[in-house]
Amino acid sequence: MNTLNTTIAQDTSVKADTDAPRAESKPLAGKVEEGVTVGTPFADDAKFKLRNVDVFYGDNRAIKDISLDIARNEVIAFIGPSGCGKSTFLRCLNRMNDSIDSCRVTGSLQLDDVDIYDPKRDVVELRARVGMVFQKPNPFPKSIYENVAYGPRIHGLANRKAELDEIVENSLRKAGLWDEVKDRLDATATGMSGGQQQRLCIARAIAVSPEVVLMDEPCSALDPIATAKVEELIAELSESYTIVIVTHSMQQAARVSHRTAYFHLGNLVEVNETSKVFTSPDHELTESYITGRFG
Ligand SMILES: Nc1ncnc2c1ncn2[C@@H]1O[C@H](COP(=O)(O)OP(=O)(O)OP(=O)(O)O)[C@@H](O)[C@H]1O
Repeated sequence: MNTLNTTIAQDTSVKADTDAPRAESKPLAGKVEEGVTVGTPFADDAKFKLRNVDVFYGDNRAIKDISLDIARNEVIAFIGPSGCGKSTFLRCLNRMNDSIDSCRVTGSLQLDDVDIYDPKRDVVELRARVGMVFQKPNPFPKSIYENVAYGPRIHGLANRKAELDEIVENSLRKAGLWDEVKDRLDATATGMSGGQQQRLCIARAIAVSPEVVLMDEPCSALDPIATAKVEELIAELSESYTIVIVTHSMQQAARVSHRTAYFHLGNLVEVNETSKVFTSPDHELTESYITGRFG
């Protein structure tokens, strides 16, 4: 999606050429101040409006006064060193943290201007609108068909078998899997390859017609070919869905996202157009991370 010409570290353990010239010579922000994010954290057409969000696990403050908009139909990547809070923040978007007893979320989190954390909110409905794909493919130990049909069935999206069949086929097609599995829909999903399982999990997420898909390191368990297929899929899905992806791969963030958000020790340090983050970031810490000086 983005053609980049800076030196991005090949992976976070490999040091890159940090002497590469910067595209701009403007001084970089250097300090990290809680609640202060450089770049463009806000958007005109916000799907999510997140303001002054803190997340605690017991006494540990894992997210520190973060404010961010996520625009409709954008792909935004969350990057940053291990433990900086990417997954914690992602999981706030569909209340996946609710199941962790010690976890407490404060601040204002809105989806289409409605409070995500309103105690009266139906969390099952929220998670149908804001689907999730996890790091490790986690298909149910059932058939390929049943994996995709389960959600639409429990949400009452199909009245007849023919309607359900259509949803299953369309979801598998959108996930780029139909041709590979159409002749073995009754086969057990756990017998598929890892990459196929992950695309099945994506088909399962989109079968309930979500508006947003959250992806937490969706390719970390996949080989490069399966990763390329999932990345192609993200580009296709971005035409219809808002996608938030946590990734440790800067190349992946550069390939698939429109904006990139850089997290550091629970702070949201910088958000910018992805091409800018990887060519001329506004913050020193972002630059250090993308050039592989730490991470
Ligand atoms: N279930 C949990 N219980 C207690 N603390 C947690 C829990 N999950 C995360 N944390 C803590 O919250 C902080 C942020 O963790 P989180 O997993 O969100 O970071 P991350 O940036 O996604 O890391 P990684 O890239 O390693 O997955 C860390 O200090 C972590 O130890």
